[in-house]
Amino acid sequence: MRAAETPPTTNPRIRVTDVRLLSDNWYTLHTTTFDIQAADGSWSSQSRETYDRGNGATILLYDVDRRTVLLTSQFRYPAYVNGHPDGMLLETAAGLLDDDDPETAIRREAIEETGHRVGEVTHVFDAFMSPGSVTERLHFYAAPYDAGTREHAGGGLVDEGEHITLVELDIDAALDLVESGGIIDAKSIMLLQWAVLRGPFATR
Ligand SMILES: Nc1nc2c(ncn2[C@@H]2O[C@H](COP(=O)(O)OP(=O)(O)O[C@H]3O[C@H](CO)[C@@H](O)[C@H](O)[C@@H]3O)[C@@H](O)[C@H]2O)c(=O)[nH]1
Ligand SMILES: [Mg+2]
Repeated sequence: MRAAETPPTTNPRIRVTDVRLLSDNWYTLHTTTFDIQAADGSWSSQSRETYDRGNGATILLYDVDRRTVLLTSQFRYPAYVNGHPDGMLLETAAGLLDDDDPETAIRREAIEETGHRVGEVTHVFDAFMSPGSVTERLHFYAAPYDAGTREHAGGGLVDEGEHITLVELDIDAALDLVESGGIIDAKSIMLLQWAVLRGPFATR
């Protein structure tokens, strides 16, 4: 069951009065009406649309010795329709959890999308990526990769329409791309910045 269908009751200042399904195609879109109590004690009513595609996980693959990271490139229509010149986004490997726990899911996505069977993974943090409208909680991971973890060429599930190519970048080149707009995907920017601030490329 999707999160939007079962409104929580833990916040006494929120009283859900109506949940309506607007779309149930690939994922679901609901509109929810709720009463909300302001700091001065007064109540008002709000309606908010909620897009629910489940939760996801993403992973930064890094090689400290070679100072590289392994990213994916794939076509993202929502970015294309909103001004990205060709919609081909450089991203850390990622996928929806489906019915798996986050670590199982990210190991599955790493092998499907990059061809690398990762060993120990580091859980970095979790984040709501678009909390005004999208329910998704994204779980962030990092793991080393090298020739020894490579099992196949990667590329995603072609049966499901995934056409993923791999892009290996020097970590400094990747950070330059963040500044120039060549990397414009939030989860990837967050993991690359973590990698140099607190992660495998931090100088501490
Ligand atoms: N037919 C159809 N297929 C869809 C639709 N939406 C998604 N799919 C398919 O569903 C699969 C989703 O692939 P994943 O690898 O599990 O997810 P993702 O698209 O990479 O999403 C990841 O990145 C997103 C963007 O950063 C994240 O939002 C998401 O949580 C996840 O981490 C892909 O095969 C994709 O083609 C749709 O509307 N129609
Ligand atoms: Mg994916």
